[in-house]
Formats: sequence, structure tokens, C-alpha cells
Amino acid sequence: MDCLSWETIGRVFIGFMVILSSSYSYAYTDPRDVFAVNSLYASLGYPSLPGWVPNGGDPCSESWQGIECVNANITGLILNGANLGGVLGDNLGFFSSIMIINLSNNRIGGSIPSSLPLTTRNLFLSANQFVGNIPSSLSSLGQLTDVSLNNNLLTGEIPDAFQTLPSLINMDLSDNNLSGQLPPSMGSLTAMASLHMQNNQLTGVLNVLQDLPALIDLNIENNLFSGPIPERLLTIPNFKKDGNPFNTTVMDLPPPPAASASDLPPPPAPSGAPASRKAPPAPIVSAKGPSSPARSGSQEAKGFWTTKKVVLVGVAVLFVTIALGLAVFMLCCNKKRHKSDGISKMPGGYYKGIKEKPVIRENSVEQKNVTDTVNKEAAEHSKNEHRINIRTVGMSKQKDDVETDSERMGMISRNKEEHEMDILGMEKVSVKPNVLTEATCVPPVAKALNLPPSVRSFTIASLQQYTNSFSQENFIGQGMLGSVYRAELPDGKVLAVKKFNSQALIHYKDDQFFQLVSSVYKLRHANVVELVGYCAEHGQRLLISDYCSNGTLYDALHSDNENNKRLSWNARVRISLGAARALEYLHEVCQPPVVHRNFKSANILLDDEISVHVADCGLASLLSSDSASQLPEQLSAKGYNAPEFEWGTYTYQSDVFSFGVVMLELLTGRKAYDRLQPRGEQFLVRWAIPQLHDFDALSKMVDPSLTGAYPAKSLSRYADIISLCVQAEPEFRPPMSEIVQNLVHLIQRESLTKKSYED
Ligand SMILES: Nc1ncnc2c1ncn2[C@@H]1O[C@H](COP(=O)(O)OP(=O)(O)OP(=O)(O)O)[C@@H](O)[C@H]1O
Repeated sequence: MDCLSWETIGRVFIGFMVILSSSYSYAYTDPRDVFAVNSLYASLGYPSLPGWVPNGGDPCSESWQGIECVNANITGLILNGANLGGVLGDNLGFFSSIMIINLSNNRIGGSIPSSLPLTTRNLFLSANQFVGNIPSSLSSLGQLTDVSLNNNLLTGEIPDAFQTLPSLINMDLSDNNLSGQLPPSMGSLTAMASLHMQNNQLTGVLNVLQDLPALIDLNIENNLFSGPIPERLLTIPNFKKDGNPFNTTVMDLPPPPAASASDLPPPPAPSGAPASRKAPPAPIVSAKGPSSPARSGSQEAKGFWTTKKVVLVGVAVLFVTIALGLAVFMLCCNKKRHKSDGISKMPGGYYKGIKEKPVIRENSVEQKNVTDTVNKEAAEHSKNEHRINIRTVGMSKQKDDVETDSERMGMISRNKEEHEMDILGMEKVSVKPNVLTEATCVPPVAKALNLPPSVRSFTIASLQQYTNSFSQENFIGQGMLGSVYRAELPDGKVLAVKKFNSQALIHYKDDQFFQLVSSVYKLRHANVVELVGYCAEHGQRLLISDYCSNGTLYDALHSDNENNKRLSWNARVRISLGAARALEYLHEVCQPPVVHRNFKSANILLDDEISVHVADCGLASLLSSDSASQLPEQLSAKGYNAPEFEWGTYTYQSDVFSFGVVMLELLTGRKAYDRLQPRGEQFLVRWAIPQLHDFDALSKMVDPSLTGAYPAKSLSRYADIISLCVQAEPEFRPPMSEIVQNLVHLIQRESLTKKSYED
């Protein structure tokens, strides 16, 4: 038995003795927790914390500052920004039930202990003075969803500890001195949505990240990663990669038409400079060598200048691209005005060649990232602390310095692009709107960002005309992100225009907005609302979609008009199937998969034939807690959220839960949350679940407006599907493809053709 084991046994023994002795004190708080918190207090050097005592005590009944309890167990330790020093000590592992540890923004030093509580879900240790390695014992925290270790002094390699962390959604390791390659087990982080590793010394390639299905926010800036960049990573909506010596790109621009590297003077090479899009041919190119970007020969000096040339050529390519794009755009607009067919052809190979995104500019402002989003409506005791913690990301001086450099680079191109947008915007205002219905003339910035050629760019002027100046008569509804208007084009086509409110996209720069447009535009399915185009002009952002003439399922079920009566049992089952197919497409067909995050009856639109079109697909990243707060109930997702949402977790299975709630709405005709109902019945799912398996109770739950016109077997099978979807444990909920199959079988098996159940 090695000495580590003896040490462990010793600690367990001491803990056991302490637990035994404290069990005689009749304290309410679990003795293991008292022991752990006493030990921590000693390790931190007995700082002044209201309520805390050095020995014993009863943290749960005495309300120690920063201690959260459920009954007799400590579930949270929230002491961020409390000016704590000292170290964490070795007894954190004695906490029996703790879920949230938030000690960010302190001065705690020493190493991160290897003994961490196995029940931890949120571990926030950012902005401290931790040294040494990230402990590999992280692997034992099987319930971990969020971890932030950024802004510390951590060194060594990231441990290969992620195989056993399937629930990990957000991880921030930025602003440390981590080195080495990414460990293979990172490839198992299937729930990972946001990963920040910027400002470290990490090396190697990014291949382990390429198959993470949920990843929508990746920052690896200012490391030593080398190329090629896996193609899949380039589709991540928020991918920041500047300041790495990527020596190869997967997708290249056509060779620059002018200016060879040797003709140009060596440019300054700021740290964090944007990654070059294509290196000019070098005499000897190492295809794989991670630390030899475009290096020729063995002469260091020559390699140095060559690197500078690569950067310079990259910048030159960017400007040439913008200039060419501008020229093409002008040509395009000119043709549009003068040719009767109104459609001008883009020079064939030019845009086709641009597959890689151009330089993504640094955004030093904290983004509306998924971490904010997934923590929406998190348990009240952790909500604010969590957000505060996330807002500390990247606040170190060092990072600011780096960003200032790259920002300077970025601002040059940004100002130029904005200027162009302004000019183009002014010019486009004068274009007659009916031309826009026939032709697409995408601004160069959007084009360079690889927007599909068929996506339409609308001007504010044209949209004003189509919506009668966004008049009240054309106003359809208000959502969390903005207002929706009906727009009628000169050819009679009707579209829906979503005008984002100023806060919804406040952190989105143009390129990020275009990236969003591009990813939403690619969602094409019979049951998904199709994006037609966008407008990004004069600081306004709008999305233009197909119009669904029959309102929302929410209105059909819950408004007082006649629609409710129109929804027969058959129609309800068909609507369920259409909505299920939409989610099946998003979850299981789209690559990368798309989580809806806001699935509810108000986002299920119906057309003339009562076919389903699910709205707001691909907009999950915009749903911040800020924009979602203080909304009337019918606008928020209250009543639809899965239990895990309380802990800041949101996955595909959470969409499945929300889908089950919508099915319940269809079955009962009740709202997902209705404060006018008696207590105990306000949350539909809580009220309904216990009754789903009792046929008598089930029959009483059915929407009275159906007046009994439903087949009993169909009802009971429908209830069985609901039961599967609304299970508390996310992993027990079936995938959407299984639900689709179940609904198809239900329709096939039951005599749905019976006249009495038809609409
Ligand atoms: N494509 C569309 N066709 C017809 N009506 C639409 C369309 N898109 C939205 N609407 C209407 O506009 C309203 C507002 O839509 P919006 O998506 O902004 O908010 P919401 O779905 O009600 O709430 P949330 O912001 O939570 O998604 C909807 O309730 C719906 O009535």
C-alpha cells in the first residue's frame, strides 16, 4: 500500500472521528458538512465571515454567510468576491451534498485540491491565485455541469479527465499558463456548449473538438495551436481562434490577384493578430509541423520575416477581398437597375472560393454566451453569483493588453466594413423595393462571411414600405427578442419580419449576426419556419421569414376565439407529429445538432392547412436571462422547462420535456402555466403527471372542447408518449425520432379516419 493510500486512510479516519464526536452535539447540520466547512475555514485563515465559527457550529440553522442549505445539508458555498486568501485545504471532499462552490474573485492560492466533493455541479474558482495542475480527480465529479478556473496561475497539461463528465456544459480555463496538447477525453464532452481556453500556451491540433455536437461557443485565441483547423469547427456560431500559429487552412481563398509577399515591406506583427487566411506558397512548407508556420529553410530570421509576410498577405487578401466584393456588389446593383431580368450573375469562382470565414474580430465586451443562457432561471441562490462569475471571464490585465492589440487590428477592418455598409445602405435605400423581390444582392461583408447566395438582404426602406412603416395594423406579436410584423411584398407575397429589440443583439457584431443568419438559413424542413432573408442596416437587425397565416398553437388552444373548437383530436395528433418531426430534424438530422431551447406552443405556428412550422429555430444563443426576464407569462417559457433547467442544464432532452408539455396542452386545452388555476394546478405538468396512467382521471383531464370526440385507445397511447417525455430524469426521455415513430404508430393503429374525430 503506497503512502498516498495511508494518507487517504488517515484523513478518512480523522474525518470519521470528527463526525462521530460532532454527532453528540445534536447540531442540525450534517456533521460531515460541519467538518468540511470547519476545515475550509481554517485553511482560508479564519477570515471575517459573519456567522462562521472555527469549530463545530451549525451552519444550516445559524445562516452562515455564503452557506446554502437544503434541510440539514450544505448544498452551496457562495463566497465569490469575499476577499478570501489562504488555501482550500484537503477536506473539501467531506462535503456530503454540495452542488455549487463559488469562490471566484478572491486571492486564494495553493493548488486546487484533488479531493473535491463528488456531488459538485458548479465549480467556480476563477480569478484567484491557484497554482499547479488542474487535478485529474476532476474526472470523479460525474455531475459537473459548469467549471471555471480562468484567470489563475495554473500550469501543466489539461488532464485527460473528461471521459466521465457527460454533463459538462461550460468550461472556462482561459488566462492561465496551461500547456501541452488537448487531452483525448475532451472528445467525449457531448454536452459541452461553451469552451474557453484562450490565453494559454496550449499546443497541437484541434481534432478532439471537432465532433462535439453541442459546442456553440469556442475560444482558443492566443495559444500555440497549429493547423489545419477541422472544418466542422468553422461552423461553430461563436468560434474565436486568432493569435494561433495555424500553418495551414482547410479552406483557402483563391490566390490574391496582386502583391506577392516579397513585394511588400514587413508589417508589424502584433500579438493576437488575426490568423492569416492563406499563406503564400513558401519554398518549403511543413504541412504538419505545429511550430513551423510557413517556415522556409533553417534560417530563423528568414522564417521570422516569412511569418510576417504571411500576416501581411493575409491582411492584403482581406482588403483585396473587400475591395473586389465592393466592386462586384456595385456591378450587381448596377445590373439590377438596368437589366430587365433583375438578376445579375456573380463572377463564378470568386465567392465560391471563400469558404473560410475571414478574420473574426476580437470582441472584448463580454458576450451573451451560452453560459449566461443556460443559467437562466437557475436556482435563485446561485443565479446572480453565477452570472457575476461569468462576467469576470477574461478581465485580467494581460488579456486586456492582448485584446487591445488585436482589437486595434480588428477595428481597422471593422471601420472600413461599417463604412462600406453605410454607403451601401444609403445606396440601397434608393433602390425600388420591388427589385428586391426579384434579385439578391448581398453586401460584401455578408458575402465574405459565406452567407448562402440565395439569402436575401432587405433594406430598411423596403421593409418600411412592406410593413407600412411597421404600423400597428401590421404588428403581429411581441416576443422576448423583439416584435414581429406582417410584410406584404409588391408581388403579393406575405412575410413575417422579426425586428430585434436593441438589447437582443447588443453584443453581436456584424460578422456574428451574419453567422447567425447563415446557420438559421440552413435550417430547411417542412415543419420549421423558413428564413427568407435579413436586414442589417443603420444599426438595425431584422430577420425575415415565411409568414404562417393561422397564428400560433398557443392562440389556437387558449384564446377565446373559435379556433379552439376547430382543433379536433386528429388535428391535435397531427400537430404533435409535425412538431415532433421539427425537433427530430433539429436534434438528429442537423449537423451540428440544434437545441431549440424555447419550445412552446407560442413557437408552433400553423398555416392554412393547420400544418406545423416551428419558429425561432437556431436562435438559442440569443436567449439571455436579461432579455427573458420581466416578461408576461405567455411570453416566457414558464411551465415548459425541464427540472434540470433549475440547475443550469439545458440539452436536447430538455426540448423533449418541453415537447411533452406541449402535448399535454393539446390533450387538456390548459396552459403550461396558468396562475388563474387553483394552487397545485398552476403548473400543468405537475398537475397532470400523476393522472396520466389512470384512465378515469385521464378522461377527466381531456379538453372539454373536444366534447368526448376522441378514440379512447388513442388518448391513452397519447398519454403514454407524454409520460415518456416528461420524465424527471433527462436520460430516460426518448429521442425525438422514437417519439415520431410512436406518434406515427398511434395514427396508423387508431381509427383516426373515423368521421367523428375529423376536423
Ligand atoms: N413566421 C411567422 N408567421 C406568422 N406569425 C409569426 C411568425 N413569427 C412570429 N409570429 C407571431 O409573432 C409573435 C411573436 O413572435 P416571437 O417569435 O417574437 O415571440 P414568441 O414566439 O411569442 O416568444 P419568444 O420570444 O419566446 O419566442 C408570435 O407569437 C406569433 O404570433
